[in-house]
Amino acid sequence: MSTDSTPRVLSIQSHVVHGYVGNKSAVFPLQVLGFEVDAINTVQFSTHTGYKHIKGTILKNEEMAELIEGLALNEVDYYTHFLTGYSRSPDSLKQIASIITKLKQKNPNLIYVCDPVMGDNGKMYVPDEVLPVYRDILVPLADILTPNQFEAEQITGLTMNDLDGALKIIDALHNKGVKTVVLSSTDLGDEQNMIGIASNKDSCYKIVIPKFGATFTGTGDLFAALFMAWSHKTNKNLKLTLEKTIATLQYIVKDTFDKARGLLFVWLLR
Ligand SMILES: Nc1ncnc2c1ncn2[C@@H]1O[C@H](COP(=O)(O)OP(=O)(O)O)[C@@H](O)[C@H]1O
Ligand SMILES: Cc1ncc(COP(=O)(O)O)c(CN)c1O
Repeated sequence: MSTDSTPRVLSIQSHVVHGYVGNKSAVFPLQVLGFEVDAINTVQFSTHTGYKHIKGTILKNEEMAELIEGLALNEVDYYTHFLTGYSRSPDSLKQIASIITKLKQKNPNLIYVCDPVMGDNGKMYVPDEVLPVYRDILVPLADILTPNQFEAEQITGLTMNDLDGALKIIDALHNKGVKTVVLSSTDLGDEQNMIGIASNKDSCYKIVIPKFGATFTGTGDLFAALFMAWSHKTNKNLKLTLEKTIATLQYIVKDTFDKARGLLFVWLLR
């Protein structure tokens, strides 16, 4: 068992060769913020699934079991945090539930951060069969849940047309047993802004996020990782955690946006 105070996370998410989603989005920022990160890749794809050609491999349940067994046999499976994201298979999500049980035996105070990665803007980008596994098995185990609007609506079966609707969805997720619910982005703002909301049993905060005129992939994965890290670093101060998470994200998103604009400008000059 570890005795130092370094936060240690097991992160089970996707890996892509090109670009930044899943573990490629989460691991480095977590390391910069002081976490020791162990990563298991649910898939290894060339690119994220928004590309025309999806090539690569999906981790099989036996392979995941073997990796977990190796960690246990070598007694390096003490974690303060457990973070899960993109996974395509309902079976592997069920397996994640049993991994939580094992990790909690090693550390009963383990914090489980569940990013129920399923889709965005009205569309699923994983098979529909993962929804009931999140809804009925993983969500009730989550200490922190970080859905976007679409995912929160799918899990609860409710629609979010206004702030009141968002609060009803948040309550429904708390009623499933989730301690902290964070809506990473909602359409409740206007043309210029999106709205994020974080809630625990004591308080609920809303944050206005200025929108850049582009679509980003991997920001949801980054959001979940940053929220977990800032929650730890601020001693679970919900307001500060939300502010710090968005400030860090805005810095990265703005930089990416400016670079893309810069590239377009250079291209136009040629
Ligand atoms: N177009 C955008 N402009 C500014 N920030 C964005 C934009 N898209 C995403 N973000 C940032 O990324 C965070 C997560 O985005 P979200 O769309 O919820 O993730 P995903 O849908 O990929 O799960 C938002 O809270 C916001 O801070
Ligand atoms: C392989 C993979 N991993 C993760 C994601 C999740 O990305 P986001 O953070 O934008 O939700 C995607 C999005 N299609 C993906 O294709």
